[in-house]
Amino acid sequence: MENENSENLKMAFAPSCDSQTQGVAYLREKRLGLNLELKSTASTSMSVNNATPTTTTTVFSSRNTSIKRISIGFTNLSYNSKKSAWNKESKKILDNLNGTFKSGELTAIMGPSGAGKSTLLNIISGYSVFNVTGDITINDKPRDIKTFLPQSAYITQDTDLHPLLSVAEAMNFSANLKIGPKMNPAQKKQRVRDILEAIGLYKHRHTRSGNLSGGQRKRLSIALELVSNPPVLILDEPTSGLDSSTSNQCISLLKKLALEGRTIICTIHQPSALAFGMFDFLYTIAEGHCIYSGSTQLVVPFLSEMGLCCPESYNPADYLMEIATHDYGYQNDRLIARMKNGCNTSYRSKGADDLAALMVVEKHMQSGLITPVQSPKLITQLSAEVPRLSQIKEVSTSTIWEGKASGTPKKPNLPNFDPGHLCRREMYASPFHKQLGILLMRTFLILWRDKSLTFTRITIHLIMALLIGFLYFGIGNDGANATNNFKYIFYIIMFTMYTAFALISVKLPLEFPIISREHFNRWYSLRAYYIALTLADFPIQLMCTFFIVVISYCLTGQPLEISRFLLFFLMVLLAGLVAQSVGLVVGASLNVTVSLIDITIFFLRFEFQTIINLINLSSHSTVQSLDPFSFRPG
Ligand SMILES: Nc1ncnc2c1ncn2[C@@H]1O[C@H](COP(=O)(O)OP(=O)(O)OP(=O)(O)O)[C@@H](O)[C@H]1O
Repeated sequence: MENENSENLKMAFAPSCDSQTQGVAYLREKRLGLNLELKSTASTSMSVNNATPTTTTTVFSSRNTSIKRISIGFTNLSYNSKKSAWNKESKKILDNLNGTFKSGELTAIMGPSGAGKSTLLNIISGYSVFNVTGDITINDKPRDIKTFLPQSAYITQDTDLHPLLSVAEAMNFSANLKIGPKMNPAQKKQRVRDILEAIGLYKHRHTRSGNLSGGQRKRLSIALELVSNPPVLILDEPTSGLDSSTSNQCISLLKKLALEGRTIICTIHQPSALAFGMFDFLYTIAEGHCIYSGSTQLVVPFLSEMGLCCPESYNPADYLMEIATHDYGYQNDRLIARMKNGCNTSYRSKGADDLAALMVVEKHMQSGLITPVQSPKLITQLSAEVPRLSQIKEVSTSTIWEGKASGTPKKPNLPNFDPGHLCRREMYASPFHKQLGILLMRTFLILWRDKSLTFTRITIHLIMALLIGFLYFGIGNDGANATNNFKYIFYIIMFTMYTAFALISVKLPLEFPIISREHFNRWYSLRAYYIALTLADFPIQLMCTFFIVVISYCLTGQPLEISRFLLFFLMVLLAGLVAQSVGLVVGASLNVTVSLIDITIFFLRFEFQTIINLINLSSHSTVQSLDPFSFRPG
């Protein structure tokens, strides 16, 4: 049996690789692929001997999907924030950081609050590009942001989702936008199903996002980005607000994704010892500097070397944070110097550590400490011919890479992944017209579900039509009321503009976190979003305009000529659409509070005049005499 296992391993490592780490990553990928053989009959053709080390069949979609290997490096990375436009004094938030986040590893970025973790993620993901100095590389070549962005997904701390869409609907919209025409609908459906099953949300697929628990929302926000199978996943505090069991589930999911060859980077606060052990690589920041960069397994030995002995009962992550926050005196300078601000790579995991980490995960899964989010267990359901992890460890990777295992090539040479042709993709997976169509459907669906807003909008227009109609009742054919006719038209236009403007400039800032996440992650262009939003709202705007114009036109006794009526209707409708566009600009540039204040000031004159007129509802002549803004020709 042992011979058989060695033989399996030899065969598994037969494809050439150029480093021990890659060999271990390959072993992990191989193992995951083997697990998939058990999960899906569709993948049974994948054999131990035929798999290639450059691509990996994924747990979510075992149907010929490959994951590209992307390692992200950064040297002398600094970030200065300007305090304000007036105050030119700047603050150094990151100071000459160095490091590499490798593919196939689950990386944790830790540090005290305000240390610069989110800032680092923003820079690495390409979200922040200004005031940044230093070099960022992708597979050792300078990062081209346009080619990098389609390969990565950035999941921010706020899990803003459309509350009215169900899990399945949100996933389908994401798949249609992010995958585009490369897959047919059946394949997309299958991929969505694979992901939802793997992430433990399949049985909640009909639940609306607004009704999901915090942990489920986090998982859904990850799943939404996974549909395009990005090789790089960057997450800002994926476990914040989750209980320890859900946090462990979330991290074990990320671990699985990393095992498939992805580069997973996340910031984390106070992980449990169990969760901490699942990370392959730890990058710790304090006051903008790197105080530790290396394997989670080597934190304690590193601290011991520095004369800081972690008590046995202590969680190393907590101990490191206490050191970073000076609980044991000011140690950061020593740690930074030892780590050479991230340049020191001697604490990076060796192959044996990787295997040890895998064994820890397997052990915890078997003992039930980690609940797999996917029903078939990751490690334990292996068939007889597949070597078990406990058997694999018997042949250490160093033995293999040093050529001590017979038949294993000594100087393996893995073809390097060239970022130049990795990402020669379009910025968006779907063409513009498809984006528009999908966004239109999504917006219609949301509007249909949120009927209260539409209903309120129509009701307000009806009430105003009646009020203005009765205020200027029957003045249409009265030559003495020319001024009041002018005012009537003015009020109708102003009211229509006001509602259109207010609605969009308040609604947009509320949706802004969702739009910016989706747009940044290359779901759609802003042009497509704007046109879809305007088109989806058009029928409602048309209906509101129709009601207010028809009712007030009849009540005020305007001439019943079709051309006059149509011209007036068109004028009001166009004024509403223009106001909507201005509202979009205001809403995109300001937050809800400022937008509301702006709207109020902008339309104050109109509101003031309306109140005066309503007080003097009984007499047209009195209205004119009280009105300080009234139009007096001649
Ligand atoms: N645009 C900015 N202008 C001024 N200061 C900024 C800016 N962005 C970040 N900072 C400051 O930089 C520091 C690091 O912020 P960052 O959000 O990266 O911290 P963090 O480590 O993620 O903290 P937390 O764990 O609390 O989220 C903080 O002191 C923050 O106030």
